[in-house]
Amino acid sequence: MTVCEAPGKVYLFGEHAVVYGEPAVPAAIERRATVTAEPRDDDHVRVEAEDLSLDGFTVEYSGGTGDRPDVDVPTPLVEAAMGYVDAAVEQARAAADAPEAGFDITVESDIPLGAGLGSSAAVVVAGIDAATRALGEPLDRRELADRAFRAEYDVQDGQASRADTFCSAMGGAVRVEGDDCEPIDAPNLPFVVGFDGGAGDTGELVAGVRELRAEHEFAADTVASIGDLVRTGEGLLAEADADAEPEPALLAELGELMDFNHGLLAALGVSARSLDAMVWAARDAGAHGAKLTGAGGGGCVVALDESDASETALSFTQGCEEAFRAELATEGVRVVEP
Ligand SMILES: Nc1ncnc2c1ncn2[C@@H]1O[C@H](COP(=O)(O)OP(=O)(O)OP(=O)(O)O)[C@@H](O)[C@H]1O
Ligand SMILES: C[C@@](O)(CCO)CC(=O)[O-]
Ligand SMILES: [Mg+2]
Repeated sequence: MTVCEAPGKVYLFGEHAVVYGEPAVPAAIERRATVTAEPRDDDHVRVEAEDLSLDGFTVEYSGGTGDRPDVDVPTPLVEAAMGYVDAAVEQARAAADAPEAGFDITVESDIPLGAGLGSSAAVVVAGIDAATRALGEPLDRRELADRAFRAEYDVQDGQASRADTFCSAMGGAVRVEGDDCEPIDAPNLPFVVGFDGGAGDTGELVAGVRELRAEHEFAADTVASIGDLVRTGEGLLAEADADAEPEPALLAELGELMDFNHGLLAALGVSARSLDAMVWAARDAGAHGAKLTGAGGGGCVVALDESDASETALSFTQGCEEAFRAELATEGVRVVEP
């Protein structure tokens, strides 16, 4: 039995625009998905995913095309739920050159689903790592990140960047621009997350931005402006002392860019009333800045605040179900049991 766990992430800035080749800076946070993989004697895959919104279910299937789990749930729901685990198993089989490998897989996660904290990337990264290790064919981190990207890319119909999966595999803060992925040195930023209890549909939201961008030059300019502010932000991070506590001036400047980034994302139609309310609650409480994180539509906001004020204000904000401090996960995917 092999157990691996991988972190979720918040976007300091750059989501959505990263899909069109602009740079983005996500940072891994200490909320993890844990995947257990046990090879089987046959080619079946049995998945136990208690945290899925379908009230938790256990299914067994042999994988491959056309085959679906024998459960009393509509097929699109099952596909939506199983897509990422399925894709991770396919990538692990391909990487280990074991197309018929079967597994018993268990997924546990403390990352809310579909809420912008990269639960899909964490499940895929931990899943491929656990399954390839279980087959005796461990991958190095970069190859794992690449395989995980391909899994997300397939499930999201070709609309995925490398950002979430690379960040989850490597940990810390990273910079992603197209195929160019690098860890970056960043000070330990005081992230506070507000979660509205809901979720957004990543595929649908990405498709919406794609359409707007194709239709209107000003929408394309908005995406390009996000790229500009990310370049400004990464310049600030590059000048900062990564080993010291972040200077108040740095937090103020990063916060201003986060506020701007939220405004541009809202212009692109991916915010929501609940996300805007949480962003304003954090700002009113004195956060340096606040924005939605991830695909949007519902889910989480991230604020920058070294005091407790934003977390407290968020926890009293109508529509905010949970507020918590998100510690930077300096370590990416890791083995819990080899
Ligand atoms: N605990 C889990 N068990 C099984 N599958 C999971 C689990 N957590 C996430 N997933 C898979 O990931 C999907 C959610 O991924 P999606 O990309 O929509 O949101 P996200 O990754 O949480 O947010 P974002 O991509 O905006 O950061 C779920 O529908 C499910 O397929
Ligand atoms: C919206 C998006 O930019 C981030 C989702 O966490 C999609 C992607 O990068 O694949
Ligand atoms: Mg995702």
